[in-house]
Amino acid sequence: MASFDPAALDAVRVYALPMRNRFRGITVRRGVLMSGPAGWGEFCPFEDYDDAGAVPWLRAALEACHERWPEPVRERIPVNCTVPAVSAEKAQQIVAGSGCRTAKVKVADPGQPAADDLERVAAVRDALGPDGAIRVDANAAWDVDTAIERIRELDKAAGGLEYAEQPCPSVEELAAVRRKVDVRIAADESIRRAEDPLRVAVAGAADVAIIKATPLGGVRRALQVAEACGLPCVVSSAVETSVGLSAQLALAGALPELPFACGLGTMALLDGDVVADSLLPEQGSMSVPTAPPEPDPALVAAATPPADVQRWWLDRLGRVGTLLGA
Ligand SMILES: O=C(O)CCC(=O)c1ccccc1C(=O)O
Ligand SMILES: [Mg+2]
Repeated sequence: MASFDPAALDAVRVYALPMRNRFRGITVRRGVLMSGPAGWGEFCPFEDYDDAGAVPWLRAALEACHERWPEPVRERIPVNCTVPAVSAEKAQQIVAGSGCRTAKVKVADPGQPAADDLERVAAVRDALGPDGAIRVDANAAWDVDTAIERIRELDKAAGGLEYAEQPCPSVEELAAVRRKVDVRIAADESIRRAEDPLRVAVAGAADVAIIKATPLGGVRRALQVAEACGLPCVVSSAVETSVGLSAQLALAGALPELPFACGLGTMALLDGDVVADSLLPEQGSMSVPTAPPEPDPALVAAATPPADVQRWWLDRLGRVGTLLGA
């Protein structure tokens, strides 16, 4: 896919769906669905990404439109439930209702006291029982000393953590934290460009790599990234609709090794979908699709935002498409 030709697409539809809880500062998820000869793809870079940063997201969408996914090596993907920075009570409900044996808990939300995080993970342990796995995600909020202190406290409150995801912003900081705590460190935001994971591995910054097909330029590119970094990988969503999520499941299905549950049970975070048969976990796992699902025209119509929002996304798609060809 050397360049972007909108005329080669059969349809282009802008969508907007509310989030059930604020997540990554976002209350409405928006993007563009597009269909080509191989099926439907989704272009949904977060609104704080610039045009250059959105190029891999377009590559991922176009891969789904024009190419079949690689052969999977497994049929089902164990997934975690995702617990936003909600109250302990709500966290317990989310976990208990999810059917998942692994929970990922958001911590270090701006403006929330550390004690809330401890209560939240303790409530999640309560709901999971002793044999479930708990991971936390700080989204790069801490400095090294704070991370060391908080990870130790959270590990205790959770009765053991599987890993701590992106405790600090930089690779150097991750490496420093990793030398000081007994909990595994996972890199997420540190892996956004194809060359990043190698840096993470070389720096000794992480035990686990979080990889995402959507920001890494598609299923094939993400597979190359996984191979290059040589770390155990967890596939995690960017909170796409079921269309974009299907590519993430294809990636999880094709990875040679998959030692941990993936962060793909994220349709529960969105209020609505664009396909009738949403990709949801059943008893803690999800099936690997062979092709992207077809959007349902009535659901797409219901999710269509006002004309000015559509215009903004189509303009963005056009600009990013120009960069792709450059
Ligand atoms: O991994 C999961 O459980 C869900 C996905 C998730 O947390 C996420 C979704 C969108 C953007 C960032 C993140 C993140 O891992 O920080
Ligand atoms: Mg993360």
